[in-house]
Amino acid sequence: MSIADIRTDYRRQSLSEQDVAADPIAQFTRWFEEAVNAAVLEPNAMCLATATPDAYPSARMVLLKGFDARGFVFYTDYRSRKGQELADNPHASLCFFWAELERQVRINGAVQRVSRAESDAYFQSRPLPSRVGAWTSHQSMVLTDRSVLEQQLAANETRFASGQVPLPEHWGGLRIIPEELEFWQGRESRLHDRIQFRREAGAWVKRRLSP
Ligand SMILES: Cc1cc2nc3c(=O)[nH]c(=O)nc-3n(C[C@H](O)[C@H](O)[C@H](O)COP(=O)(O)O)c2cc1C
Repeated sequence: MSIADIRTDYRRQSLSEQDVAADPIAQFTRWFEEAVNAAVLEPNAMCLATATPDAYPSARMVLLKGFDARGFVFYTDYRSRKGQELADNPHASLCFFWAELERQVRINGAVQRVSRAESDAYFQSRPLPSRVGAWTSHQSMVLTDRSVLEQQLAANETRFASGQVPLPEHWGGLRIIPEELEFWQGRESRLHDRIQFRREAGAWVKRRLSP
């Protein structure tokens, strides 16, 4: 079969202006719960797009670890490529695809570091190997060989044998403060439903976009 012949017709549901909540965070909460209940694989996996100040983009998957009216939080190594790009150009785009529900959510906004207290609370909730891993990997740096990583891991396992692992200076959360959110529901004949929220003069304005 040719790639060009792979296509799915979306017919499960629809999304009207009346269906969506007045507040996009309430709407995201509703859809996220539905994704969890539908046993979507890694429902909190999202594609994060960043860009350099001269607009060269890059994208990768990260895991959503919390959201509320303030925004959408993920954790990473601040020294990584994404961390550097967000330090230099603090704007990002997130994209979720929940295939089982034929839904996509896009979120754009400015990015801020979360507080150290918030990062520490999350870091300390992680399993020990993940906490040790955050000290072991200098994310996005070139490695000459995997054995270098394994040697650093062995050294850190000894160093943190007590199980007490402090939050590394270089590691923590980033929050995307939404300015624009779009809820996409696949429909038949590619005539999908798209409801977009934009923050305008401090209020959320809702509108339908053409598929
Ligand atoms: C499903 C999935 C979830 C991931 N979650 C994270 C995450 O929460 N934080 C993170 O730093 N990297 C995560 N990664 C790894 C990133 O995709 C990426 O490889 C890494 O962060 C380095 O990206 P960068 O060089 O652009 O900074 C995840 C990868 C996958 C496939």
